[in-house]
Amino acid sequence: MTLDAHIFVERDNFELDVALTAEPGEVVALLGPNGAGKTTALRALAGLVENNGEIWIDGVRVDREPPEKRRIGVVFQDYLLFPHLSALDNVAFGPRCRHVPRRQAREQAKEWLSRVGLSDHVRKKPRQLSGGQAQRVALARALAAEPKLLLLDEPLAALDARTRLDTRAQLRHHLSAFPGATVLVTHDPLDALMLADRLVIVEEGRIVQTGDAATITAQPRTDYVARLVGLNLYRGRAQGGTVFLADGFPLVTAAAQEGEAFAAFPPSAVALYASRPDGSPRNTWPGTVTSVARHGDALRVEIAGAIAVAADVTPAAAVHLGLEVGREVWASVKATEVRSYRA
Ligand SMILES: Nc1ncnc2c1ncn2[C@@H]1O[C@H](COP(=O)(O)OP(=O)(O)OP(=O)(O)O)[C@@H](O)[C@H]1O
Repeated sequence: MTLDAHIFVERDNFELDVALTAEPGEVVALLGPNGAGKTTALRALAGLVENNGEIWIDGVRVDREPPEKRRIGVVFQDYLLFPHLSALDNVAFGPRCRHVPRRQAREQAKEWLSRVGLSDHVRKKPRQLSGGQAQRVALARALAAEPKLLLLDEPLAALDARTRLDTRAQLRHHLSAFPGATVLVTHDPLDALMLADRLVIVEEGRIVQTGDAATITAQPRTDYVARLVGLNLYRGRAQGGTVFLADGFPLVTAAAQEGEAFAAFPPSAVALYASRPDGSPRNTWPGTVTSVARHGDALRVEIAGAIAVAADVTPAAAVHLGLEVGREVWASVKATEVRSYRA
């Protein structure tokens, strides 16, 4: 139940080139902006898109096999349930494909529907089910085929916020009981953080970062990831306790570093002043407010200047400073708030 794949897909204006692995029981989330190639990667694994790479499952090369022979379970947004079949027959379809006799397949389907909490709905047709229930039938159908690899494409995207919360928790439970490898695609960082053991960030057809949630949120390596986890991120050359950004701007950091490095700090670490602040803060620069937007209980202020930065301030502070687009301010960040790590 180990996946080892090189996915290489070429299109007119797009090239996807990623290496993906997943261990037995591991849940890997592909996360990335629109058009990054996440769905294409999943479809290539499933055999629905031509792949010029190689896909190995448990040491066996499967990319020359037709999709139904790959022992891959899929829950795709558009991979709908059969509308004319009951929930039971939809789920029994999986074992039937493996030539399990009809009666036994239906027994297994019943068991799977009970595991996903749908014992009372076995006779219903898909149109009689809610979105969350249909999603669970689709999951039961995929798992009932006893796949080695499970692929989920935006498994929660079609659900409303409340159903999404419940279904996410249930899905997490089912995934942890699944002995095979799982690859899921999502836009939603929360889904990725809650469901996956490891995140693979894809941008423009390439993997830009991979790791567990803690590592990625602590040390983002691209602007997309930094925005995702809500950090200001810069890249430069470190000399001791200072990271010199591309234009020479010196950012004084908490710890010493040498060579190419990232420097990161949260918007909440940025203080704003109407005029140049006196005294201690080591990193201080002037800038112009380019946007002010609500962000939870705070206001997120974007500032252009020697370095572009996002700052979170309280509504009271915003009023006090008269923050509005075009306003000149001074930003400052204590060195102790600036983390640096190797690029
Ligand atoms: N059937 C297709 N034919 C041609 N190009 C396609 C096709 N499907 C997707 N693309 C293009 O391939 C690229 C990757 O698309 P893909 O759907 O894999 O991205 P994604 O990361 O899943 O994006 P999203 O999050 O928006 O679903 C995009 O540039 C897209 O426009």
